[in-house]
Amino acid sequence: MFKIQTLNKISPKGLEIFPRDLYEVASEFTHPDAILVRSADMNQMEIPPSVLAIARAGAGVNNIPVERCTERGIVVFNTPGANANSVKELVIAGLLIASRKIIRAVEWVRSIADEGDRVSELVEKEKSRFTGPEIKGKKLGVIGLGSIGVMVANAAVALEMEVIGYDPYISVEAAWGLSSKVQRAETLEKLIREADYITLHVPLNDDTRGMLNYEKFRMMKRGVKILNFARGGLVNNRDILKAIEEGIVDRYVTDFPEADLLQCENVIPIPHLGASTPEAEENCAIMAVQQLRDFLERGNIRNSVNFPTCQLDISGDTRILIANRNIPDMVRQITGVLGSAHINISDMINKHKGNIAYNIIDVDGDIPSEATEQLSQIEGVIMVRVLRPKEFSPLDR
Ligand SMILES: NC(=O)C1=CN([C@@H]2O[C@H](COP(=O)(O)OP(=O)(O)OC[C@H]3O[C@@H](n4cnc5c(N)ncnc54)[C@H](O)[C@@H]3O)[C@@H](O)[C@H]2O)C=CC1
Ligand SMILES: O=C(O)CCC(=O)C(=O)O
Repeated sequence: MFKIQTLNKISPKGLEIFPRDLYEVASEFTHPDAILVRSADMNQMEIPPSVLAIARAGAGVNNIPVERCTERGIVVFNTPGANANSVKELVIAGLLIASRKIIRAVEWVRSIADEGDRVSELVEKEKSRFTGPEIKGKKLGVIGLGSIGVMVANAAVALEMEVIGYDPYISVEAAWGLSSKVQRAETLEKLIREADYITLHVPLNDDTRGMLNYEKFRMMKRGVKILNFARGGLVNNRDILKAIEEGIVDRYVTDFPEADLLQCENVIPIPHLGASTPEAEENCAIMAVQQLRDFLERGNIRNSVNFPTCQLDISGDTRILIANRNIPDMVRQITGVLGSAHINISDMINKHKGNIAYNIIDVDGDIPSEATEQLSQIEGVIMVRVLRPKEFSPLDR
């Protein structure tokens, strides 16, 4: 039985894909084989030695100590694109609430509930206090053109905004999906100087942390509105509060509220709702569970953030999975151990990503435990696992 530990509530539509005769799923296990997580912060967590994989039902992996996992041969998965539409829709709402003072207006109307027959009269008298501009014809700057950024950019084009995008690492697939009406910013500074609205859709990492700081706010148009549905750490809170005070930033809509932002009226805090739709929760859970099953039962890897994509149709009786440092002479040493043990390789694949390499080796017959031990002893080998895939169910079950 595989033991799957869940650190957050995961949609039952995903969990029901685990066959009950092969998997136990619970929030507490001493020796889990894999962990399923949404936003729970695992950075300070002691990850048990039994863990083979961590699946993030979502996009951002800054809550997972990815480097530490790689060193231990733990495969970390995410679910690219599975919640992108959900975030896109909330960003569109963010654009509108940043413009039209909708939230303040609603709060004000609630505050006059005791005015009885005067409510309609007061509404007409006071509504001009809540006038706000249309978004049509304004310029939206989209920083990061991945799954979410492309959808946001295209939706804004459909709403007749001018759109400028910045992503020096844009993938070919994302570029194909982007409306030809989206202008390309060669530099972040160009986007920042021109945009009336700026929306962030990049991962949080050492390169992007604090990417919107006072130096950048000083370059922006007066009255710019900032939307952050990516991660709190991308914006320097102290600097944006200063920029609001100085009238540079008119509104900051953030899905990542922190205490220091909450006293400021021009900050619109949302409690991390970007991916909180039943559709996104199901999509992410289903994708995460399918990827985990394919890995645990077959050793195949897709959508990993730290391991290469590596998949092989089953051809032998036994499947050996090996993660090793991406250094010379590893394949010779690995196949040498199997050759010395008179084990015939029926098929194999070796792929690498950065410093890590991953091998799927199908062999005829069984592999003696001494040979497995010898494989583990090769310098540079990080993880060895042996599977008998025919014992498992078809993955579409
Ligand atoms: N509010 C919420 O609930 C959610 C938030 N997110 C956040 O949004 C982020 C983006 O999500 P996806 O679009 O699905 O990811 P993605 O991986 O498809 O796109 C990220 C894009 O950012 C680009 N990028 C990376 N570094 C950059 C830089 N320095 N400057 C400009 N572009 C850069 C990449 O080239 C890529 O195209 C996630 O990492 C996550 O932090 C994602 C889903 C839900
Ligand atoms: O699971 C969630 O609600 C958060 C989603 C998210 O932030 C992400 O996918 O990066």
